[in-house]
Amino acid sequence: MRTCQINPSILSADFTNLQRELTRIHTADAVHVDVMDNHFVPNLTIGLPVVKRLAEVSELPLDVHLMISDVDRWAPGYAEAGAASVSFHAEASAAPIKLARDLRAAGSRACMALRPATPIEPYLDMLPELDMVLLMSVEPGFGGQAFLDVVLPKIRRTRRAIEGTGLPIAIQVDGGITRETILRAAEAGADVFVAGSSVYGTQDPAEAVVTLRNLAASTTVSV
Ligand SMILES: O=C(CO)[C@H](O)[C@H](O)COP(=O)(O)O
Ligand SMILES: [Fe+2]
Repeated sequence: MRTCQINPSILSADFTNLQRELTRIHTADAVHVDVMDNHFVPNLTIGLPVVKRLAEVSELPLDVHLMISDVDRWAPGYAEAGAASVSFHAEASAAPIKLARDLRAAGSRACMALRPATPIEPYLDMLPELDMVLLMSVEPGFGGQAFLDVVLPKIRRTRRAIEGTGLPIAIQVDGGITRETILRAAEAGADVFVAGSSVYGTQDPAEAVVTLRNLAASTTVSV
């Protein structure tokens, strides 16, 4: 069995009681926190003050996904706030290599995110600066969208490139992950899965996490 991780997104949780919502996903590997600025994406969620408090009260590591403009300026603050990993969008960064180094220096894992239509190839040389690559499988901005199968070849190309480096760089897939789509994403080489609606939209989110992780772990990667 492969080792796979499930990071539920609190975008689909009850925002009036996030501390309680964290306890409902106690089986998860980390909690995925979507930060949106109504500029990089057409939606607005939470920012640094809320993430700081989440880091203080959460027993799960924080996996912060920044969907914000001017990310070179703001991202290191999330690492300093205690996020275990911070994902910045390549499309929003003027200096992604420097930003990845800044995030590691601030104590978090460095992760670069790509919109569905953004190719990985221009960024292959900087893979050694990264701990994880986040490949969006929906247009960023909203939960509850359908998984875009068009990203599967990009997941495979990224997995092949990572294998070429010999480094333990993870591939995270975010958007539209369900019991069906997680199999395709896992077979293509992803090993960290964000799931919002398919976890929090169920009666037992902790059980949904276990089911998704077992499904992903049962696959064999075919790149
Ligand atoms: O980054 C995101 C949206 O921009 C979310 O993490 C993602 O959409 C998760 O929600 P769902 O599993 O419902 O698709
Ligand atoms: Fe996300």
